[in-house]
Amino acid sequence: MVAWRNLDQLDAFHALQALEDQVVLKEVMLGDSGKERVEKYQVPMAEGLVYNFAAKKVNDRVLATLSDLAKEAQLTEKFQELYNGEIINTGEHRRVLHHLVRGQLGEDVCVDGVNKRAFYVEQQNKIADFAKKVHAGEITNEAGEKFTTVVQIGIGGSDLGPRAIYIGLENWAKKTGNFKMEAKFISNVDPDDAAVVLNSIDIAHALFILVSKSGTTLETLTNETFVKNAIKKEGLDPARHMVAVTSETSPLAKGTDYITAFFMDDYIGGRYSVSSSVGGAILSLAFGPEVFADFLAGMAAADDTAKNEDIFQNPAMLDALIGVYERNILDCEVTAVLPYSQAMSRFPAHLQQADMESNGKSVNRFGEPVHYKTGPVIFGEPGTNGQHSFYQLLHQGTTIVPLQFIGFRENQAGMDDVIEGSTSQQKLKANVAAQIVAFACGKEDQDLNKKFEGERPSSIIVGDQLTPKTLGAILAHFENKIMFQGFLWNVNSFDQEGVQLGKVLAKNVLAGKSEGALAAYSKLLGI
Ligand SMILES: O=P(O)(O)OC[C@H]1O[C@](O)(CO)[C@@H](O)[C@@H]1O
Repeated sequence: MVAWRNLDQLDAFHALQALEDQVVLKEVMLGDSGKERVEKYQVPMAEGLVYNFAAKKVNDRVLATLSDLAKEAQLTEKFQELYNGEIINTGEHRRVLHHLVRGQLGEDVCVDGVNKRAFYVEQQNKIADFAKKVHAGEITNEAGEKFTTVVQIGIGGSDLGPRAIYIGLENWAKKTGNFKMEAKFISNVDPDDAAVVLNSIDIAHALFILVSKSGTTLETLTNETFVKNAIKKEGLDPARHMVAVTSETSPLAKGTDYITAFFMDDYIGGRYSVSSSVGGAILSLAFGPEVFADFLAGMAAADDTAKNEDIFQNPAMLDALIGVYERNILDCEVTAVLPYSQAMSRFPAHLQQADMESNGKSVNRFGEPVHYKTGPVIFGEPGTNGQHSFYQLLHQGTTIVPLQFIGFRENQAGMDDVIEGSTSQQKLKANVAAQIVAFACGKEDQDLNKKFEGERPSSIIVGDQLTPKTLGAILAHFENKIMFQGFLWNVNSFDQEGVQLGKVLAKNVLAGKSEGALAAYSKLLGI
C-alpha cells in the first residue's frame, strides 16, 4: 500500500529546503564547465529524444535529494497503482486509465466484467475500419461522393489535444504521403468560430465528429445544432454527415442521428483523451489509422520509461522533480513551454489545460487545504516568434520564469534554403542554443538597461524530427510529468471542480435568474 502524504510531510522535502546549494548558472554554464555540464546533465527519452537539464539550477547534491524525494513520495509505486486500475481520481471516485489506451503497462484492468484494454483496442479497430472505408469511398455522403474534409466539434480536452496533434503532423503527413483529409475544428460557443469554419468548407463533402465525453457541454451541444442547421440549409441530412465520440454512459450515446459512434469511458480524463477515440477518430481520418497507431506507440514508449525508479532513466519523473524544486524551493510562479517548431504552435495551449486543470488545486486528494504552492501558470509560443514578443520580460523582467524548450535537428517539410550562409532550420537551431545560454549566463554592461542578469533556468528536449512517434513521446512525457507532480503535491490531478461555478452562473443568466452584479454585467453585455 502506498502512503499519500503532503509534500511538507516528507523528510526529503525538508532536506531540500535545508540545502544551501545556490547553483549560479553564469558560473557553471560558462567555459569548459558549461561544456561538460551540457554533456553530462542529460537523460535519454523514448523514441531517440533527449531531455537536457544542464541549464537548470541543480547540482549533484540537489539531484540526489530529489531522488530521495521521489522514493519517499513513492512516485513509482503510485504510478503502478494508477496503471493497475486503482481509484486514483478520489474526487470523482474513478480509475485513471489513459495509459491503458496506448499499451498494457501492468495488470489486466477489468471493470464490470469488461477488460478495459480490450475495450480500448476494440474502439481503435472500429475507428480504423471506419476511416479506411471513408478513404476508400465506401462510406460517402448522400450523393455517393467522398468526404474530403473532417471537422471536429468539441471543447477543452475534446479539442485542444487533437487540434495540437493535427497541426503538429499536418506538414509531416503531406511530405510523407500520409495526408488523407483536411481537418478543421469548432470549439468556441462564439458563433463566429463555427461560421468561419463553415464558410471555409464544402459542407456537402464534410464529415463532422461531435466529441463530448459527458455529452452535456453547453458549447459543444450548441455548436452541434448550429452545424446541423447549416447542413439542413444545404438541403442535406445531418445524420449522414456526423459521427459521435462520447462515453457509453453519456446522453449522446443514445443518439440515433449519427452515422456511427465511437466510445471512451469515464476513466479517461478529457485533457488526457487525445490517445483515446477523442483524438483517434479525427487523426485516423486525417492521416490514416497507421499514423495514429505510430503516435500511440510513441506515447507507449514514453509511458514505459516513466516506470523506471531511477530518476536518471525516467525523464518525466526528473522533469517533474525539477519543476517542484523550482516551484516550492525557488518560488517560481510560471513556466513557459517554448517549442522551436512551428508545427507545435498549439502544443503549449494543450499543455495549459493538461497542466493547469490537473494541478491548479488548493486542497489535497483528501479535500484538506495544502500549505505550499501547487501547479504553476503555463504559457508558451513557438520560437522564434516568442523572442520578438514576450522574451524581453523573460530576459530582463522582475519575474524569473523557468523555461522548457523543445527543438529538432531537421524540419518536417524538407523545404529549406541557404540564405546568407545558413538554412532557416540552422537559424532556428542557432536561436534556441543562443537563448539557453543568454538566459543562463546573461551579460554584464555598465548601462543597466542593457545588462542581462542571467540566472534564468531552462531545459530542452531535443530530437531529430517531429514525427508521429516523437510527438507521441513528447506528449506522454508531459502527461507523466504532470502526474508525478500531482503525486508530489498530493493533489488529485484528475478532477476539475474549478470549472463548475462559472458554468452554473452562466446558466442562471441564460435562464433569467441573475441578480446583483451578475444582473448588472448581463445588462452591460446586452443579454
Ligand atoms: O468532453 P466534454 O465532456 O464535452 O468536456 C469538455 C471539457 O470540459 C471540461 O470538463 C472543463 O470544462 C474539461 O475537463 C473537458 O475537457
